[in-house]
Amino acid sequence: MSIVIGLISGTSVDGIDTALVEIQGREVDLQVKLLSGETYPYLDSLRQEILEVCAGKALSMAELARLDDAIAVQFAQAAQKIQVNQPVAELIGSHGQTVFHRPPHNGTELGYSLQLGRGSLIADLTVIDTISNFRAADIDARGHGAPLVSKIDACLLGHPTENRCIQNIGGISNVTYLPARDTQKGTGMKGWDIGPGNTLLDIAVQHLSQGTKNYDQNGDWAASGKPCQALVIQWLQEPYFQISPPKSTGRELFGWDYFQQCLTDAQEYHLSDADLLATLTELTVSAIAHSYRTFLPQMPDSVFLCGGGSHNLYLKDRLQAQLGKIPVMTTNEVGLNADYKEAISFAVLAYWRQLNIHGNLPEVTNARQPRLLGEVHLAIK
Ligand SMILES: Nc1ncnc2c1ncn2[C@@H]1O[C@H](COP(=O)(O)OP(=O)(O)OP(=O)(O)O)[C@@H](O)[C@H]1O
Ligand SMILES: CC(=O)N[C@H]1[C@@H]2OC[C@@H](O2)[C@@H](O)[C@@H]1O[C@H](C)C(=O)O
Repeated sequence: MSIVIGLISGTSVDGIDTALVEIQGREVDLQVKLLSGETYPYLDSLRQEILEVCAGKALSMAELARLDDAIAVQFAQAAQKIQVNQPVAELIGSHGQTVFHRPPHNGTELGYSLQLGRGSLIADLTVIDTISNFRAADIDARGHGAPLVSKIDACLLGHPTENRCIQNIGGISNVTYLPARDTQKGTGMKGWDIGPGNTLLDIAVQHLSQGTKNYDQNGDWAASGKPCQALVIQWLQEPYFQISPPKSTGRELFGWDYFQQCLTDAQEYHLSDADLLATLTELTVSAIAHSYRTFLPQMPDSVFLCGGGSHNLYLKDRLQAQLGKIPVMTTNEVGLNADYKEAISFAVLAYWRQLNIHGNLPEVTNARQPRLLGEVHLAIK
């Protein structure tokens, strides 16, 4: 049994999701118990700087190093805070902050994915061995380096007789498809990035509220509008939605420029702000439903949501409406905290690294081989 901290700030750049986890077992017998979970928001100035860099702002090498360390300091503080009045952790798994992601191209060009918040500084500040940079080894093996949570989903949430989709709605939405274990004998698993999640909705809310709101709480604003189906049909033509998995994406595609194009396309329909938000929410759920219908061997028996988007009640209702009789729940209902699942996953990936267990699933990332994920940074004790 190990006590491990998992840390991640995702593509929404809203804060550092932090999980203190008790872990035991290996793969099919893996067990995790969340002892404590918190999201520690970034300082506003740091968040702004990260968003600007994600949007393409140029930095000198010295500025890049300073930003890398500023993020690592916040991650280290998150790791320290989560241990207050809790058991002491022996290991940290830190995803860091993605600031750039370029998928591999045509099987020839290696992918490139950059996460800031260097593990060496987290180890030094916390005096806890830290594993970071998890995506690199999968990319070395010609994979996308994402999504990485799928193997943890398979170990923790697979079911003997039910085909399940584990649907994350983070900044970007991604799915793990888990065919029933008994009938599929462990084959047929899939996972990929579907497309826009909260990033697109958050950008829209910030724009429409003139910066007074960061997100659409519970989806209330969108719920007061009506989706424009003609625009949704037009937007679903986006080439990324037609590409067969394995595939990955990020803010580079579904970020600020994409939103500007949506605004331009919407002009001729004279939508209210609420209608525009409802339409972007409809695109988010339609991309999910379209992806299931197009790329899964069969529709799932049930869908379990996780990530911040699982709190968006309007989005959840619209997804339920699009999926008809397939029940849409959250992973809370099967014992895995929907808010901290990604942070828990990076704790597990660090734990697996120590046990020499491969962390990637080649059928999901398209890597040529399973790999040990993560760079080990030993603390000076
Ligand atoms: N009550 C709520 N109602 C609506 N949306 C919410 C609510 N709570 C959180 N969110 C949304 O969830 C987002 C954060 O989600 P999450 O933490 O899963 O993102 P992330 O960690 O960046 O994800 P990923 O790594 O998967 O891209 C917020 O930016 C917000 O848009
Ligand atoms: C490059 C990158 O940071 N990708 C994230 C992003 O956020 C959601 C989706 O896109 C997923 O592919 C991935 O994160 C999760 C934690 C993963 O690797 O499974």
